[in-house]
Amino acid sequence: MSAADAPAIETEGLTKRYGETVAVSDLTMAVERGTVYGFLGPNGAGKTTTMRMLTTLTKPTAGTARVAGHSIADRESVTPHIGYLPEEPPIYDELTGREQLEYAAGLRDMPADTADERIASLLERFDLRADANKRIEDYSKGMRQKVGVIQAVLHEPAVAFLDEPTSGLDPRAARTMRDTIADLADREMTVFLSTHILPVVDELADEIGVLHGGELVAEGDPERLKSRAETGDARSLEDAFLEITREHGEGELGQERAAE
Ligand SMILES: Nc1ncnc2c1ncn2[C@@H]1O[C@H](COP(=O)(O)OP(=O)(O)OP(=O)(O)O)[C@@H](O)[C@H]1O
Repeated sequence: MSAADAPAIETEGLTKRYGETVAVSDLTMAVERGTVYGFLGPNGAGKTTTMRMLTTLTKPTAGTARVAGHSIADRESVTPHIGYLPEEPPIYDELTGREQLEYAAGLRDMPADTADERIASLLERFDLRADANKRIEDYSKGMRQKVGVIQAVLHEPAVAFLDEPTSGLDPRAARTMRDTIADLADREMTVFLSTHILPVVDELADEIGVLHGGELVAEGDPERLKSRAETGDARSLEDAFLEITREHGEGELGQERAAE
């Protein structure tokens, strides 16, 4: 299969251990191009660790993955095709918002006129134009988040990894963020979206994966996850999430008890 036809993300047996802790365990999954993948899981489930492996920031202990058709072992091949919004966006307080975005565009080797156009349009979209020439140290949390989001998608990456993209955003900005994610997917980009805000996932995700204790314990489209296997009744995504993670929590407890 050529890189152009490959899934946006494919992992096989991806595993990360920190000493005794297995943060991600034998993760095998595929994400189709041009889709929004909602990556859910309780605190400590291994979501950030997975995203850090897929964005080449940390090396797996075992297993392999390809992102946009390129092996994550080959950092230089992968990074031009991805954007990442981590929990703490990498931005410099001493720069203005515009300078930060110009710097990010420079790192991506974007031609200056394309970069200027994209920066202007995203600043406008996120209602940040009037503050673009202020230093980031004077920004609110939400304004910093907007800069982080813009720099993650500025170069129109094939795959955008977004960790809690609506964090700190007011309702209008959160709406803009959701519209932006939908736009990216409409334009054949892939969004790997991790958030605890389940209605956002319910609205946007084509496919959802639930991680628990480092393992992928459920996967499917939102309707599938919401319908009860036994009765076929619909429930909210929150109910489904709580049930899935409770079942697996109980399973682990059961195994521990069995080992006693
Ligand atoms: N650098 C590290 N060193 C040691 N343990 C780590 C490290 N990073 C993560 N872990 C452990 O790996 C597990 C998974 O953590 P991770 O941050 O990936 O979870 P998460 O799903 O992103 O959680 P949250 O929703 O709270 O952000 C946790 O048990 C965590 O303590």
